[in-house]
Amino acid sequence: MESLRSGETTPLSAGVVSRTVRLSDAPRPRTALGAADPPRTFWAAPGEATVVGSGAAATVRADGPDRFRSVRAAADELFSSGDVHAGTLAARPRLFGGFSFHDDHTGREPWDGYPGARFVLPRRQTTFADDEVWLTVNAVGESPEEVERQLEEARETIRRRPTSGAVGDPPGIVERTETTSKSEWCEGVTAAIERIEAGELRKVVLAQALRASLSSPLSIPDALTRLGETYPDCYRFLFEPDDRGGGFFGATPERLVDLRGRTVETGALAGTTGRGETPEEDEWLAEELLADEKNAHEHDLVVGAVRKQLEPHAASIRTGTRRIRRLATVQHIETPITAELASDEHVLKLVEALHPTPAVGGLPPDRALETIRDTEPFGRGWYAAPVGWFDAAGYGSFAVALRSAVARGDVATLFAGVGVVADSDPDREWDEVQLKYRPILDELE
Ligand SMILES: C=C(O[C@H]1C=CC=C(C(=O)O)[C@@H]1O)C(=O)O
Repeated sequence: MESLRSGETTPLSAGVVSRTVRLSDAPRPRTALGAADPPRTFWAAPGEATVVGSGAAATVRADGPDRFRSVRAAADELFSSGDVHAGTLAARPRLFGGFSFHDDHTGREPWDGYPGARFVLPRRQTTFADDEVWLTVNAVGESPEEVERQLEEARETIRRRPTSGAVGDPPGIVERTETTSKSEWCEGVTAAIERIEAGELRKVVLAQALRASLSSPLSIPDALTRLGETYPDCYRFLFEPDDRGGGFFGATPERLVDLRGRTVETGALAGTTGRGETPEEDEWLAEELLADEKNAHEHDLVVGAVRKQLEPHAASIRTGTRRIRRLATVQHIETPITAELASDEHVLKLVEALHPTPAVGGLPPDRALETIRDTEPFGRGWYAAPVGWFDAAGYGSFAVALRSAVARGDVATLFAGVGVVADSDPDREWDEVQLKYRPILDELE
């Protein structure tokens, strides 16, 4: 048997068996996702192939502080041998999933069904890359003939499937419940500022959750389609728990890390303002954001921490020019950071080193995490944690799961947070949280 890392084919039945065909009568991602079996997977990222996963040929789960290493060990075993005809690099076997924010994540409501880490090798996968669409069937320990038969069957099903109709309207919200009242929020932010002034902390990111009861169940394929139109430069994702329906989805602007060969792409995204009514007002707000000392400090702490976390692994690190990242609802300060690794590394090593960046945790990390646990009355679950994919070579792409919600039936729980530094004003930070709910709220109401 041959290692999957070679990317080539072996004739023997091995661990992972994967067969791919190019589709001529190609479905759209929304149609493929609507027809997919649970657990469904969706991944669309700037400059990457869009992938829709249906079911699981293999699932890797882990919990606790060692979850990054445990996932890697299980994946190494899964990928140690294989019989793969991928047809195109984009359709090679990949594991898609994510991690919990906290090491001691418990999976309490609404996170039941989400362990500390969970990655899926989709059973059937539709890959949209470079104007072509590929259908893959993955299996573990099955004969290549059986997998080829299933691929033919899946292709026939797609050929006969009607295309889905127009994207539906958002379901509407009948009731909202905030986990944190405005006065509790102001108390929490004020207490955090006192810890910063006492020299115990430099920055902490505090978040809120919003439970929305919907007038009908949310169509996540429709929501992701609309998010793709409004936030084309964001990472859009969906990860479902096994057999429970619903899912964790979102459209996040924040890349955690991308690794190809020894080249690492990451960055800092922190510091926020709103959008203007006119292009002139947008420009004015952007300039004010870049010139604002509080936001510059909040951002600098992230740039410094990301560089420091990369240093032990890197032969060189380059910090790009600070710029404005303009999204439909907010504007952020963004600094791209690239690095060349000193030796080959698995992307999960970098994910573990970088998570949580001070854009979602704080500084120093331990005290920030303690402050988050003491202050937030809800479980972060997978919010603000790494989500993405990796392959047999250890390359991969991960985003930070912001602008996101867990939806199940007619209930969705949204999450949003803000960086708190010494000059923060609790009222303004409250308003910023409301702005960061907007991308998902717009899909619901
Ligand atoms: C924590 C969130 O945003 C982070 C990313 C960009 C800007 C941020 C800020 O300006 O506070 C946050 O650090 C969120 O959207 O829930």
